[in-house]
Amino acid sequence: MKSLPSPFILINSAMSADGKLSTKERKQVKISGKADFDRVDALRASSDAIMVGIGTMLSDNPSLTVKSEKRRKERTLAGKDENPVRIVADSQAKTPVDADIFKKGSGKKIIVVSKTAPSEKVNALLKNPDTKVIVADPVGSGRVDLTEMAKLLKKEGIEKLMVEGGATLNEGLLAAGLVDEINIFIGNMIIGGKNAPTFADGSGFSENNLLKLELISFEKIEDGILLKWKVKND
Ligand SMILES: NC(=O)c1ccc[n+]([C@@H]2O[C@H](COP(=O)([O-])OP(=O)(O)OC[C@H]3O[C@@H](n4cnc5c(N)ncnc54)[C@H](O)[C@@H]3O)[C@@H](O)[C@H]2O)c1
Ligand SMILES: Nc1nc(=O)c(N)c(NC[C@H](O)[C@H](O)[C@H](O)COP(=O)(O)O)[nH]1
Repeated sequence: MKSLPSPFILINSAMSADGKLSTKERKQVKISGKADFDRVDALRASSDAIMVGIGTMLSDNPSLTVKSEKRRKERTLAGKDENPVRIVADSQAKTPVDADIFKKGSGKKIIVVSKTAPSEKVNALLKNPDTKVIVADPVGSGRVDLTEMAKLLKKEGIEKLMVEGGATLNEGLLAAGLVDEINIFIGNMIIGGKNAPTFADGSGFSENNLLKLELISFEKIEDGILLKWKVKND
């Protein structure tokens, strides 16, 4: 069973037919087409928060906003902020103070750091409006403890958390038994390269404790396929 308390956590990723999230230079590539990006936008709009790891923040500088004006309006009509809370798992507070999450769209931002994050970097981030820094590192390991983070995010009122990568954060959350559902769009290209990030990097699972999934659905979208999986955390 998944350890509680935690939000419902869904990882959404797009990967090439050979399982890569981006190129060996860690350059973002459009794997999804228009229809899949629109599905992702709807998923963002239905979530309380969207999270990326610092690797993705530094390589892609994502804005993590809801793109459709109609969906933003629907959120505000329901009494929510236009955008879900935008969260970065960032052990050493390396998120640039002028990152697009601070410049584009309104709504709250949370940077999750470890106890050893440099205080001058933390203070600089806190100068951005609507920004909170949360320390999730109970034993002072210098790395965000993802289970503690989930607990603290639940306390912040986040019930549904959508994670948009990258490879290291995906694996960390899966290994901690925190992920409830995975949505993977497989696009019609090969990226290749042994150093190109895959859906789950990190240290990986061993033969006798592979993480098992249950297929919820499959759907052809444009020239790719969307797979929805439930994670069996028991
Ligand atoms: N195709 C897609 O759907 C998609 C989505 C997101 C990112 N990407 C790609 O993924 C790549 C980035 O992936 P990545 O693996 O370099 O970075 P990442 O985004 O997974 O961030 C990894 C970092 O998160 C931080 N983190 C903090 N605590 C952690 C913990 N306990 N466990 C794991 N991580 C923790 C660490 O500092 C770690 O280095 C980029 O190339 C990006 O373009 C692709
Ligand atoms: N669904 C999806 N399909 C892709 O083909 C692709 N490359 C990503 N990549 C995810 C990554 O985190 C991106 O950086 C954010 O999707 C950018 O988000 P913004 O548009 O800036 O809000 N995601």
